Amino acid sequence: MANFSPEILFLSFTASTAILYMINNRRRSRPNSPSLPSPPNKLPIIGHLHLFYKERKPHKSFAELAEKLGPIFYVQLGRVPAVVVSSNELAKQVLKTHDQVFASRPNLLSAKYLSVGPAAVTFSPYGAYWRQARKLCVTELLSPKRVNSFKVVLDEEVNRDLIFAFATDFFCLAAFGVRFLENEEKEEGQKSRYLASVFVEVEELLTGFYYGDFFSEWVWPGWLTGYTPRVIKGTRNLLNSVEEIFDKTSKRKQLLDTSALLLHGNENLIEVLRRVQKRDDLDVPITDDSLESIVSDMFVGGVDPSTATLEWIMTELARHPRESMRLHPVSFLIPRQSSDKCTLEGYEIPAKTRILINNHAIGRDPKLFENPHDFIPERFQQEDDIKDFKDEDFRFMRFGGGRRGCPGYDFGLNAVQWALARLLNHFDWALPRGVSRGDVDLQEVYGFAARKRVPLVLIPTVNKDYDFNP
Ligand code: HEM
Repeated sequence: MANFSPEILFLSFTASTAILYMINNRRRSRPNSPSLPSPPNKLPIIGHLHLFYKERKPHKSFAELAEKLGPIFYVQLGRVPAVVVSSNELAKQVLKTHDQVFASRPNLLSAKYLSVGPAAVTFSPYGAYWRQARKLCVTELLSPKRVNSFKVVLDEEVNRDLIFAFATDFFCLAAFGVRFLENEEKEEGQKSRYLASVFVEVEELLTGFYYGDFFSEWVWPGWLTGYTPRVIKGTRNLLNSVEEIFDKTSKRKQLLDTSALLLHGNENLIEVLRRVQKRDDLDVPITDDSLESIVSDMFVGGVDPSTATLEWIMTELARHPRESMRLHPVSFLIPRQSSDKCTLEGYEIPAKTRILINNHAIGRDPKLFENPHDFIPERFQQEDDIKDFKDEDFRFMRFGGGRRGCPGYDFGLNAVQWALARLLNHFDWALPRGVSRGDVDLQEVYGFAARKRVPLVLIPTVNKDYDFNP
């Protein structure tokens, strides 16, 4: 018998019982706009899910649909009404003109489990709690002053050949003042491999493209398809790693002789949060649980996209010089949710509609980028706003945009640039014997931070001209 996944069985089950539910289907969630384009073949209960689910590359399926339906269309994803926008003008309307209305995130089951207490920043609904947590990130944790102090740490981190281990270690040292993978050589990379697998799992679960998330008001689909147990296990593994960081940082004070602490003697991220927690002018108190949630948010939000970006850059370098962040944005579909009704391009979008900005399609739009797949670095020489990361036209949204745009872009860019400089300076890189440039796989796994489907394998040789002990 063919080997059907629980999700496919669930799809068949829901489709075959659809007629019963059709009677109850009051189309209450469809935007009240009769002319909003929408693909045909909408089924009861699952809506358009069957069009996107098999391939699990919604950004590509949506890009194909946009060619037929135009830059704004409606899809019903299970119980979730969603509007996909695929042009920079519409992205600007969502992220700038109506930024406040679209400032919430979809309510994901995975995000609920990921947060120890209230959701931290990334998945928090727009409101007083998010405002305070975000302000904390911007002013205390990721301020330019702090980012500059990380450069000292970055100078220390050399001679590591695993991209993930390198970036994770750097991030933990910079943010928490401790090395997460300090015994990595002794343990032969076991821990970084384990952590990478935890991240890959959590990333996948946070995409919002699983059954549990399309029927979140019903508990049983999540359990029936195995999604909820997967979320619980994945987030438990992640939170165990976060606990480990807490343990290590509490011992940090006893490690006063480590060079990291001497060089980076100021407060680490957890110490900053503990200090702020005691302030009496906070709009919303920071409980121990919310503090832990913010730390895990910074851990996932920081390590994940930085390592994914680094791996894509190394991949494109291994093939031949190419652009990376435009062609491989970590967020293919920037997710938002409307808190009120609003009009986009003449169409009325009701409150509680999921908005997906197709960053993948916009970054490859030939109307915005001539020969979008070609490596033409000169294109950026003429484009001051893109070069300066202002991107007033919303064409190049590698850090998202608007009030929910990435608060860690400075940190992230610095981390990636410095890590890349070291990796390229200290080592010469080659493809494994028998593998040619054209063989390097470019497929991605759709995730919270889109990673390569097949991990990159390169052979480093120490650059003899580099003086490790100047
Ligand atoms: C190269 C590295 C990075 C990339 C490409 C990246 C990309 C992104 C993107 C695309 C978003 C969604 C923005 C939106 O919805 O408009 C985001 C959000 C976020 N990022 Fe980053 N990021 C990076 C590094 C970091 C770092 C280092 C941190 C923190 C240490 C961080 C923390 C966050 C947080 C907290 C959010 C959620 C903001 C909110 O919802 O208010 N990111 N990032």
